[in-house]
Amino acid sequence: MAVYTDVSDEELSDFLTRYDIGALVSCKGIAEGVENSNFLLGTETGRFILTLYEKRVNEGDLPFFLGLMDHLADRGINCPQPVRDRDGEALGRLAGRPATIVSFLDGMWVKRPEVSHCGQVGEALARLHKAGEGFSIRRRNGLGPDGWPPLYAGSADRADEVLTGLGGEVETELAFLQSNWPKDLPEGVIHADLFPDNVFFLKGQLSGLIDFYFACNDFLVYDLAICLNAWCFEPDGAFNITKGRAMLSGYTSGRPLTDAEMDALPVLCRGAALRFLLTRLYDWLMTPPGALVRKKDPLEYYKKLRFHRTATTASAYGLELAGSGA
Ligand SMILES: Nc1ncnc2c1ncn2[C@@H]1O[C@H](COP(=O)(O)OP(=O)(O)O)[C@@H](O)[C@H]1O
Ligand SMILES: N[C@@H](CCOP(=O)(O)O)C(=O)O
Repeated sequence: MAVYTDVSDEELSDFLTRYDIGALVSCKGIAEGVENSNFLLGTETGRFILTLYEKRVNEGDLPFFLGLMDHLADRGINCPQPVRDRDGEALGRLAGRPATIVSFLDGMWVKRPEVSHCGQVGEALARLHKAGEGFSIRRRNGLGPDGWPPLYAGSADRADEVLTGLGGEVETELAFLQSNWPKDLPEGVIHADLFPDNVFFLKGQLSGLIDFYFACNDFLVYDLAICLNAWCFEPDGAFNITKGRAMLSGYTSGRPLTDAEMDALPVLCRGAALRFLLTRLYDWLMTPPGALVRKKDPLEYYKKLRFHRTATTASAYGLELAGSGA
């Protein structure tokens, strides 16, 4: 579960006196999530999410994340909005950690995404990319290709404990991606972790996006590659091309891809699979026993990576390429 930091009733009530959101009625730790401590707050005026940022979030990045949520909400994206205290500050301190209160979004995430969900996520991703235009703060992607070798170094010695030969496979893939990573694709603000647990639906309709704490500036189509990985594989590991087609057509209905973006899609999907394989591998090997984090299976992304290695063009993901008749 993701409540790493305990907050006493006194500390919390005291913290809330800085805001105009009414007195505290209830506070419940939220089990889901991995990175931060989250609490559902009930106050006299409604429901809110209190987040205490834990060690893996760099405090210097918080103005980017909080400013981005404001920027996107102002442009019609239904995402959490930071609540400001009476001094106009969105960022406070509670129980020794940086802390914010954000608006609560109604909706539920879907555990078994269907084709319609994938299509709607594609559309929402294109809307998000357009809404991110003009956001003035920049944040580089620390989990992009430059970040993968040092990340892998932290678990390289023990990778074969997870699967015999995994270390060699990762090294081969790192070398391939370093040589083949595209250059000069359209860039902008990407979510970078738009997995099913970060997308809410109400009565089958996409209702909101959360968890912007990996957002950064990168190739826009890399975000689409992350979503193809996260949404379009079946539990048995097979890529579902109908879901891929729905996601790609949802995305391109809002933001058409350039030829260079289409060409780059298979390599970007490989990179996205490796990125989640590496963070999961690190957590799998390094999280101490008894820690309150639910570790995610790195091999799920190894299997996805193997699929991407067989994809030679974007048609493998369901994209209709001019002249291919696909
Ligand atoms: N603004 C919000 N509205 C409603 N629920 C939220 C909101 N933010 C977070 N949650 C709940 O908290 C859980 C964890 O949030 P998340 O931001 O994914 O945490 P982490 O960054 O630690 O992974 C979500 O799965 C969701 O249930
Ligand atoms: N989506 C990542 C883990 C990050 O978890 P989140 O709860 O912050 O979305 C993965 O699946 O490896």
